[in-house]
Amino acid sequence: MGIILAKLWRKLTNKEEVKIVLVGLDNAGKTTVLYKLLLNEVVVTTPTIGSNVEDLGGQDSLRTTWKTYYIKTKAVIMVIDSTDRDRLHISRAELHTMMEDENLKNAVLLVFANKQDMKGALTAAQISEALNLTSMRDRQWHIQVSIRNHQTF
Ligand SMILES: Nc1nc2c(ncn2[C@@H]2O[C@H](COP(=O)(O)OP(=O)(O)OP(=O)(O)O)[C@@H](O)[C@H]2O)c(=O)[nH]1
Ligand SMILES: [Mg+2]
Repeated sequence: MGIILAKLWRKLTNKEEVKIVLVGLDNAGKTTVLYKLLLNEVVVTTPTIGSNVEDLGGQDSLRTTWKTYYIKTKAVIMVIDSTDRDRLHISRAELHTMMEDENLKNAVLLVFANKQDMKGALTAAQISEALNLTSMRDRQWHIQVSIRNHQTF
C-alpha cells in the first residue's frame, strides 16, 4: 500500500503537496488503512513529498459531508470491504455520485479492495464489475486488492 501510494504521489505531484481523500462505507477499513499508510509515510514519504490525507467517516449520516472535502483533491481512495456484498450497490452509487462533483473532475481514483484475508472476499474483477468502474471512461482509475495477511488481524 505504501509503495503504491508513494508511486502514485510521485506520479501525480512531482513532489508538490497533494490532497487525497479516503472514503468508503462504515466498517470498510479506512481508519485501519490510514494508520498503515501514515506509518509508511513517516518512514518513506514525508521527507520528499508533502501530503494531506483525510479519512472521512463512512456512516450513512456522515456521507453527505464528504463533498465539503473535495476542493483541491487530486486523488480519491475508496476503501471497500470485499466481503460486504450486500452493500456494494451503495458504494457504487456513492462513488459515481461523488465522482460527478466538479471539484473531482480531474482526480484519479484508487479503489482499495480491503479485507482480502477474509473468507468469501470478492476478487478485484468482481468488485470492479459491481462498482461499474469501466463506465468511468475519462477517469484514471485503478483497483488494488489488500495484501495484508491473516495474522495481522
Ligand atoms: N480481517 C480484516 N479486518 C479488517 C481489515 N481492515 C479493517 N478491518 C477491520 O474492520 C473493522 C472496521 O475498520 P475501520 O478501519 O474502523 O473502518 P472505517 O472504514 O474507518 O469505519 P468508519 O470509521 O465507521 O467509517 C475493524 O474491526 C478493523 O479491524 C482487513 O483487511 N482484514
Ligand atoms: Mg474510521
